[in-house]
Amino acid sequence: MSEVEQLRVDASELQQFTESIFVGAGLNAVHAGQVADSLVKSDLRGTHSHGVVRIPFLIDRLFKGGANADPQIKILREAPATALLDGDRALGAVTATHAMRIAMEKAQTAGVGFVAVNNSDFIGACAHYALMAMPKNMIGIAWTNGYPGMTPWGGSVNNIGNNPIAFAAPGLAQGPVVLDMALSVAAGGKVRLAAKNNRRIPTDWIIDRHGQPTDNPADLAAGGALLPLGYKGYGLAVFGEILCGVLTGSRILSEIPAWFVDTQRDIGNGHIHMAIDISSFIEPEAFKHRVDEMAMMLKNTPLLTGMHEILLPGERAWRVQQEQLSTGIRLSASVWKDLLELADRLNIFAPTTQQ
Ligand SMILES: NC(=O)c1ccc[n+]([C@@H]2O[C@H](COP(=O)([O-])OP(=O)(O)OC[C@H]3O[C@@H](n4cnc5c(N)ncnc54)[C@H](O)[C@@H]3O)[C@@H](O)[C@H]2O)c1
Ligand SMILES: O=C(O)C[C@H](O)C(=O)O
Repeated sequence: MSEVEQLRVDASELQQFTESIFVGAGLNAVHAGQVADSLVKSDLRGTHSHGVVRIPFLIDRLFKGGANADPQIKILREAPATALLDGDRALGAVTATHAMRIAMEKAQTAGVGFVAVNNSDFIGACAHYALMAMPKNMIGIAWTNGYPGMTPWGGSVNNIGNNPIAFAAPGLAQGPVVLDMALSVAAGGKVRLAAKNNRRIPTDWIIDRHGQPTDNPADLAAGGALLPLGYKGYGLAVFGEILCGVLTGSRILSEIPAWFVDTQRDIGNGHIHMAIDISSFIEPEAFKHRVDEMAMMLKNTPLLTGMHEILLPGERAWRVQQEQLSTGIRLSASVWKDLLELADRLNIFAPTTQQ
């Protein structure tokens, strides 16, 4: 999407601005900080489909009652290494941050923590929560089910979430190794962002409402469906429903409303968070050196013609993050325009941007 990202905003100013918007919508400062953190860090890592572009939808959900601005998140069941939380319809970044923290606390004593959440909401980019485990020398995992925008393998209409999963493990030279992926070929947010920026998409991303391949991103909202990442992506999405939906007592498949359309309804999806304490298995420094050794072995693979290097999952995002921390976060003019309108409505001062 780089050619349409025309503006740059300082990362910490964008964080403060985003926090103010959510405080303006009724969240307390801690929760507003958690939501802002998840959105701005996504932009910082280059995942613009799950960054501040989502603010207008989330604010709409708070104002129309789909999400709860003042949640009381409760532990429903608990054992030494596990917990089940009632998310009380909080914005997903609030419940997911809370759940990941409890998972890490449990991993500190039990070696592993597995925390599940029901009665929840859209959590955005899963990497954000998996990455919370890095400073603790733990491996982090986050997985959510969601709105069924994808067709099952062999289907012609949408009927299952693209249920993304993220794994993060600490390394040294190239930053943490982070696999954060939708189980569709591309996230729905990328299709919607392409539509917003008047761009075409590859023909293997979606089918239109007649089940035909298309490069027009507007066909998704007009009754189309995301394509699964093969039958294996579909199979993993089924396990996303089982672990994040069935196991947590949450809604599954078409019981989950389209959160960005039906903003007055609660989403009621679920998610799971895992933390694995590395020192329960191996010394953390030895682990990181071994991860680097593994990376080197992969990077030494002879390249296909036309390819420049072998990357580790999350490596490009790490480089983008280092760059954007100094140069500012790139945002498209259309996304920024929406935020300025919202800031105006809420009487919030917006940071200045650079070209
Ligand atoms: N909350 C939700 O309901 C929801 C649903 C779907 C997706 N999402 C989020 O959408 C975001 C985008 O998902 P996506 O599947 O479109 O991501 P993507 O296809 O851009 O990237 C998927 C993974 O592939 C890795 N990767 C990319 N190029 C690589 C290369 N050349 N070598 C090695 N690894 C490489 C990336 O580091 C990333 O970990 C994610 O943050 C995901 O969590 C959220
Ligand atoms: O946006 C959604 O509904 C789900 C997810 O964030 C996606 O991008 O596919």
